[in-house]
Amino acid sequence: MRGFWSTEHVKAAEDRLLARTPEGALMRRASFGVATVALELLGGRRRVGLLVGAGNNGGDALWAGYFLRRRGVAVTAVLLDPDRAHPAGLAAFRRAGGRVASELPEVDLVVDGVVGLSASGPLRPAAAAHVAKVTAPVLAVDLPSGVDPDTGVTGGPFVEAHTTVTFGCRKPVHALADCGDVRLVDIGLQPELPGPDLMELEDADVAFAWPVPGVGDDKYSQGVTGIAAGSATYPGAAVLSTGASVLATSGMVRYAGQAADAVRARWPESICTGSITDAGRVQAWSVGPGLGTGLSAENVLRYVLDAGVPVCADADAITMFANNPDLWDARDPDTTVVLTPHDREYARLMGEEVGTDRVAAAKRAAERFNAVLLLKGNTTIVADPGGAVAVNRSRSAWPATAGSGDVLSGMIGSLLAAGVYPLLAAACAAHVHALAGELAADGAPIPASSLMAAIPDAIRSVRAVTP
Ligand SMILES: NC(=O)C1=CN([C@@H]2O[C@H](COP(=O)(O)OP(=O)(O)OC[C@H]3O[C@@H](n4cnc5c(N)ncnc54)[C@H](OP(=O)(O)O)[C@@H]3O)[C@@H](O)[C@H]2O)[C@@H](O)CC1
Ligand SMILES: [K+]
Repeated sequence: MRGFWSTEHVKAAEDRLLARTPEGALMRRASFGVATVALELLGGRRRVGLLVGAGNNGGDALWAGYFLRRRGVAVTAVLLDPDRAHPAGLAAFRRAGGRVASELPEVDLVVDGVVGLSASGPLRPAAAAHVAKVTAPVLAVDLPSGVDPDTGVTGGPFVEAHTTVTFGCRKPVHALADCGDVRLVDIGLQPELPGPDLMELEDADVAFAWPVPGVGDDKYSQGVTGIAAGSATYPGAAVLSTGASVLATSGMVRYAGQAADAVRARWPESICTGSITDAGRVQAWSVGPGLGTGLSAENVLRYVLDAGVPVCADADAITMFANNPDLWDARDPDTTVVLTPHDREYARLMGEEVGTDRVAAAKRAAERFNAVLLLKGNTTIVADPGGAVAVNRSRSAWPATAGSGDVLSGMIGSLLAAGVYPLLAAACAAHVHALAGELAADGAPIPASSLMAAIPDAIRSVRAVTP
């Protein structure tokens, strides 16, 4: 699992670490890391430019320039605020033969030390003017300047980084925005940090959490998933959701709804009925895709919310909650619910737009509904009501296609039925969904049914990393 820490927590941890470290030692350690990566990117070329801001981020850049000079690299610095440039860094840089200029000359690599953790807003005009002229690859110090460290939001000009070198720990920007290749330099910060503000599952975490049958298991012991999706108008949603559920775990899948014939024809291993009340016992329900929002759909939703098992509610189920808050209020508060809106569904549900801070939006909704909230997007955010947040970055944009969400909700239902902790169920499903999308697409458009069909390959791929 990768952790990401907010600037508030990083700054507090850095203060504690600074108090027990010789002055300047942390910055030199950090900037030595920047210089090491710079040399690697230069690959024998020898011209570097520094964009140096008024704070310690600029200090890091100047010290990196100092180390690069000692390795014979020609380094030119542009000081954006000459009177406030880091004094010790600037002195060391000059001593080592670094040049200060008002414009960057032609270089092989630019080090972005404009602003780091104390950033606010987009690049200011003077910095933006220099950045606009850059043609060489950029190595960002700590984070690409102009991008918000906590939200990854860009509200104007910002640096597009080829690579980012960060220190001590990753920050939310590294999960929420494109920072290029992110490299982490250890400065001894970990012991000072609390638990992470965001987490990102890696293949090994997903493999560890994914249900694997034991020799004593049978179709019931692994969890029976109920799918309440699709309608006479939208049978495809039922076929996709059921299929994803069938492929995600080896527990049994029951389908209940108007698309029973279509589902039975495609998935003979599922148990299909036309009515929710005949479905039989399940350990979790996945409800919503293609269900419609009329009276019979509302009754289905009421039924699953009353079943005393975890529920993944998607698509039309979310719209029904938005249209008719009584439905939600009637829910047994002990029923675990995973809500999986995209931005428009979120707006309907919450009565407000997602806005730029997607993590904060997901947390607000999780808290308001006392539910796990999975906010779909290029980066999927999963928040639980306790404040834990997992992010999952998409691996390719091809899977953003019709039916893709139906597949996701079927998988989440399966994992809930298998007893996986709800936040983890949503985050693991998002991880495997993204991977399946990438495997299926392989550089070309794909229908959601191909994504669904790639679920076993994606599970095999994450499990391949476990010893
Ligand atoms: N603490 C430690 O242990 C370690 C810290 N380290 C390093 O310190 C960095 C944090 O440094 P920091 O706090 O000094 O501020 P920093 O981010 O350089 O900002 C400087 C000035 O930029 C300005 N500015 C703001 N927004 C702007 C914008 N959009 N566009 C342009 N300018 C903008 C703003 O100026 P002002 O508003 O004051 O005019 C602000 O004062 C951290 O990221 C890491 O690199 C490492 O060495 C490891 C050890
Ligand atoms: K920077």
